[in-house]
Amino acid sequence: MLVVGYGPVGSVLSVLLAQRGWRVTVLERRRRPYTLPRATSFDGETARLLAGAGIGGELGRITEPGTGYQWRTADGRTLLDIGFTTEGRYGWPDANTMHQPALEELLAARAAELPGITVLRDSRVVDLADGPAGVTVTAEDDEGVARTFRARWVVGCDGANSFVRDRMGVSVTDLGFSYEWLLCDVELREPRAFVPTNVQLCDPARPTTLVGSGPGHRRWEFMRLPGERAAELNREETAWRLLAPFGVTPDTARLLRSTTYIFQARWADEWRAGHVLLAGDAAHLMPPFAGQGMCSGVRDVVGLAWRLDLVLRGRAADALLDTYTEERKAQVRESILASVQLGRLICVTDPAAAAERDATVLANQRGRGPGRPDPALPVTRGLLHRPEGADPDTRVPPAGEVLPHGRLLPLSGGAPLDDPVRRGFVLFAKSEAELGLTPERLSFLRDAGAEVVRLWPAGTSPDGTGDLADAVDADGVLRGFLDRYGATALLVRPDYHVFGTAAAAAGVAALVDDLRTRLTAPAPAPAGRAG
Ligand SMILES: O=C(O)/C=C/c1cccc(O)c1
Repeated sequence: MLVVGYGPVGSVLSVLLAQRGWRVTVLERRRRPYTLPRATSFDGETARLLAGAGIGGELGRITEPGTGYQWRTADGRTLLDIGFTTEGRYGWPDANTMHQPALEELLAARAAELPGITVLRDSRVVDLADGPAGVTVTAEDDEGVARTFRARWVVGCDGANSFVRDRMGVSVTDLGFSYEWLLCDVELREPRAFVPTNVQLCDPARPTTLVGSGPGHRRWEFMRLPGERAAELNREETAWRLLAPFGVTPDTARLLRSTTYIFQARWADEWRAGHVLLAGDAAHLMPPFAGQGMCSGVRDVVGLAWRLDLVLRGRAADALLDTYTEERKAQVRESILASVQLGRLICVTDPAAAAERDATVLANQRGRGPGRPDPALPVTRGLLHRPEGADPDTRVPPAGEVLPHGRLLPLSGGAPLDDPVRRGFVLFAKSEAELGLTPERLSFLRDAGAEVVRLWPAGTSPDGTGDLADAVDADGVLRGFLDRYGATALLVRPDYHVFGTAAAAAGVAALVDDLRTRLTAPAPAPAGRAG
C-alpha cells in the first residue's frame, strides 16, 4: 500500500491499514512536519473514529471541548445559538477544539508504534502509472534524486493541489462559491475564557469568526472586503490591528501565523481510477463554517481502510471500492452544500443585504437559526442492505445511519469492553433473539473479520462465556436502538454505519447472505471507468 501525503488524513489511513497488518509506505513532499494549524476542531463522531486509530487515550490531552457556536448580528443580537455537549451521542464531546500540529504529532507517534509504516519525507511524487497488477510511482527529493515504488493500491491524500488527482484525470465539480479570509492563529499568554467557544460576527463591515483551537490556542478569521487587497491583509500589522478590538495584542498573545486563504466548494467526480484512490482535500474542499473539512477526510479514510483490507485479504471484490466513491461523494456533497449555505449567510458585506438577512433569520428563528448540518450524516447509497422487494435506490432506515455509542460491560462486571466495531463488522443481537446462523454463515462472518455480540439488558448479570460474544448493554443504548426499529439484530460496518437490521432469524440469515453477495459482486461493466 502506498499513501501520498502525510497530513492527518494520510496518517489516519496509514495507521488503520497498519493496525490490520498491512505494510504502508507514505510519500510526503515536506522535509519536516508542518507545524502550522489548518483545521481547528473535530466533531464527536470523528473523535470516535480517531480513537479507532489508537489515539483515544491521548485525545483529551490535546483537545478542549467546544461549548457552543453562536452567530451575532453587528448590533449584538443572536442569530443562531447551538450548544455543544461534552457527552455527545458518539461517546465524545460534540466539538473538540485542537491545535492541529498536536494531533499530527499524536498520529505520528501512533504510527511509530506500529510495524509496517515507512514514512519517506522529502519525497514529491512526480509520476504515477497504473497497470493491471498495480501502480508505479516515482518520487523526487529536493535535489531531484528520483526513487520508484510499486504498490497494488495508491491513495492520494495529497491535499487541495493533489498531484494524484491531476494524474487520475478526473473531472471536478466546482460550485464557484469562494471567498478569501485572513486567518490569524494565536497562542494566548494567559488563560482566558471565551463563551461560547465559537462565534460568528455577522457584521457586514467585516464578517469575523472566532474559534477555539485547542488548549491555549484560538483563531480569528477576517473576511477580505470588496476592494481590499490581499497583500494588505497579509501584513502582520494588519493582523494585530484587526485582533486589537478583541484584546489580543502582542502583550496578551503570540501570533503563530496570519495568512489569507481562499476557501472553495468542490469535489472530484470520481475518487477511484483503477488502483488509484483519493481521500481528504484531494477529493473535496468545503467552506469552513460547519467545521467539517478535516472530519470529512477522516471519514473518507475510515471508509476506505476496511474496504481495502477486505479486498487485499481476498474477501471482497475490487468493485467494493466503487461503493467508496458512491457513498462518500454523496455524503461530502451534502456537507459542502450545507457549508455553502452557512457561508452565503455569513459572507455578506452589503449592509442592506445583511439587514435583510438578520430580519429574515430573526423572524424565522423561534429558537432555530440556520442549522448546523448534522456531522454524522447517514450513508444513503452503496454498501447497504435492502430487504427483498425494497426499492434498490431507497435507503431503508436504520440502514446507513451511524450507530450511537453504547458502553458494553463484560458479563463479570468491571470496566467497559473495548469497542468491537473498531475491529470489523459486528452483528449485534438481543440476547433473547433466535439467530439461527448456520456454521457456513458463521464461517463467512469469521472470514470477513466480523464478530457476533449478544446484548444483554442493562442491570442483568447472566451466565455466559464472559468473552466479547456476550456483553451487557450498560446504558441500554444499543438495545434501545434496536427497539426503535422493531429489530432484534443489526449488522454494523467497521465505520459504524448500519448495514441493515433483522427482526427474526430468517432476516438475520438474509442480512448475512446479502453482505456476502455485496462484498463479492464483481464490477458491473468496465465501460466509462477511468484507469
Ligand atoms: O465546529 C464548528 O461548528 C465550526 C467551526 C468553524 C466555523 C467557522 C470557521 C472555522 O474555521 C471553524
